[in-house]
Amino acid sequence: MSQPASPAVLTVRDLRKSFTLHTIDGRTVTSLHGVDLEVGRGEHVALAGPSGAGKSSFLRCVHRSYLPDSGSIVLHTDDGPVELTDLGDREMARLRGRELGYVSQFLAAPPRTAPLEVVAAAARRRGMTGSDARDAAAASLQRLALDEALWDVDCSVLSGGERQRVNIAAGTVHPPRLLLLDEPVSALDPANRERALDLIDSLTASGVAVLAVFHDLGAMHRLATRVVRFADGRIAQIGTASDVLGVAA
Ligand SMILES: Nc1ncnc2c1ncn2[C@@H]1O[C@H](COP(=O)(O)OP(=O)(O)OP(=O)(O)O)[C@@H](O)[C@H]1O
Repeated sequence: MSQPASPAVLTVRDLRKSFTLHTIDGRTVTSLHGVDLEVGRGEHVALAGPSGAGKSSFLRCVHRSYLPDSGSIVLHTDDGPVELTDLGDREMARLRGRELGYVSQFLAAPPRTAPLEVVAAAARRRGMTGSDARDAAAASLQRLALDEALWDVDCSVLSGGERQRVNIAAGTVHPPRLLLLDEPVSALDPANRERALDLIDSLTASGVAVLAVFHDLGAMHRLATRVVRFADGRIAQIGTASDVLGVAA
């Protein structure tokens, strides 16, 4: 259970990350103390553990929004393995657009951009063109039940739950090889949460590798093929959802 059963999409070795707090006498906080993890094709690996355990730091290092101190992060692409820690910023941005979906709790849309355009732009970064990208974006927003009347309004007028659905649509349109999820459904009502979890589940079934943080135990029980429990910046346990989280209520 500590290794994926399918070919690796992501291999992380001895990942270390610390922060220097310049405003507090240069104190150092270490969030990852040498983490090893492999995620396979069609696997949904859920990261569990208490607040401050290092889950988001791990996701952000894989996305390279945090630069790790040391260690190796390899994405296995069709063109062979790519060491993400060695990539220049431009190559990383290109690879991120094509191969990595990242959905956080918050939508980061450029000013005066509409939902359909945000999602179509994500589809274009993944290689779709013209009307195909727009059609895929429309299908994604429809699947997440975002009211069509909102597709061309400025994202800044959307509610928290509407923004999260745009974010999920952008992260999953023309699905990437690896999908990183950091609390993606925290603002959704039950019906929309179900739709989003169904979508994520269907992506795993189609071969997308998913690495996710959900504080919601129900989502982990439903979606995770493996659960990795972090504690104090280290992996403390790896197993099925029932092994690691206990039996679902
Ligand atoms: N940008 C940052 N600057 C300084 N310290 C940080 C930063 N990001 C994370 N940390 C610290 O690293 C440690 C791990 O944080 P991280 O956000 O990875 O935990 P987490 O398990 O995702 O927690 P939560 O469940 O509350 O989101 C914490 O002590 C946190 O304060």
